[in-house]
Amino acid sequence: MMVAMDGTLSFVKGHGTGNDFVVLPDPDGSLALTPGLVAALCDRRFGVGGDGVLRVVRTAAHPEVAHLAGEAEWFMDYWNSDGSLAAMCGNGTRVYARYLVEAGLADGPTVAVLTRAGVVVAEVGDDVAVAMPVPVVGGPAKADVGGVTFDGVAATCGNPNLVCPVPDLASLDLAAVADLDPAAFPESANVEFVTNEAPVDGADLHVAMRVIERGSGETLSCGSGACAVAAVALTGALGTQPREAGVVAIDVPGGRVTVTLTPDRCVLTGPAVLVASGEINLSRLRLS
Ligand SMILES: N[C@@H](CCC[C@H](N)C(=O)O)C(=O)O
Repeated sequence: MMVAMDGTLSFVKGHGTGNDFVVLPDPDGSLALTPGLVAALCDRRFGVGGDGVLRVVRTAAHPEVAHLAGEAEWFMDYWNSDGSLAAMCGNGTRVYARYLVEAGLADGPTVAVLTRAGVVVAEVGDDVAVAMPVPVVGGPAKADVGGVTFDGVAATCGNPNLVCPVPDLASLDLAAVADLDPAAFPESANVEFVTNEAPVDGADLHVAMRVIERGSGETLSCGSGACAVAAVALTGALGTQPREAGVVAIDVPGGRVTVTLTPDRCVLTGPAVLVASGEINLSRLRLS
């Protein structure tokens, strides 16, 4: 039982390049998590604050995925900060794997994590690298952000993304929600804005990105979005030579991640850090 008799709930706070999460250890699936509770926990002024919630639950203990218990012991029950569910969170899987190892729930360094987009396998070391779904690059599409239209290329990485090459990131106003064509994105999408950058050692391409995440607004990093960006960048969409495979260094506002992409493998690597732990007094959260 993760809610103690005194009405407190244990949590850990972690981030991957500033994409931050409230981690809720709930191995036996006893916590009644709701969209309202998630939004209250993620509230940066009245709650703990985060871009999303990672509930750490045994696959066998979660009715949605119990039939997949043979595939991975642990299920990452991921929620965006607005209380919506998402299939994939790349930085979330890296933080989740770090948590499993630090909490002694997995031996490491290799950790399998079930997500709503399937099982991913993480390698937990100084950084955490995770083999993500291989992105699938789609066709052209547009996003409207605060009255400005951006042209981009659709790409899925367990979740939908629109990758928009832009001349400059600093001048973008990303406070607004991205308005997308529902015919192209029936479940909406994360929208990445990307520029080509000067070469760096160890990478075939170096780009920078900002992102408006579906369900969370602008965040400091998005791992699945970074994989989508890498896949689109390697097609030559940023004016570079197209490549079938490559290492892409991606600067995000919260640091740098690296995506190593071949036609059948996509590995996202970067820091994943647990910064705090404590008890939440549930009765003091601002539930709407
Ligand atoms: N920050 C995540 C993506 C989280 C889910 C996304 N907002 C969605 O709704 O698809 C990442 O690191 O991949």
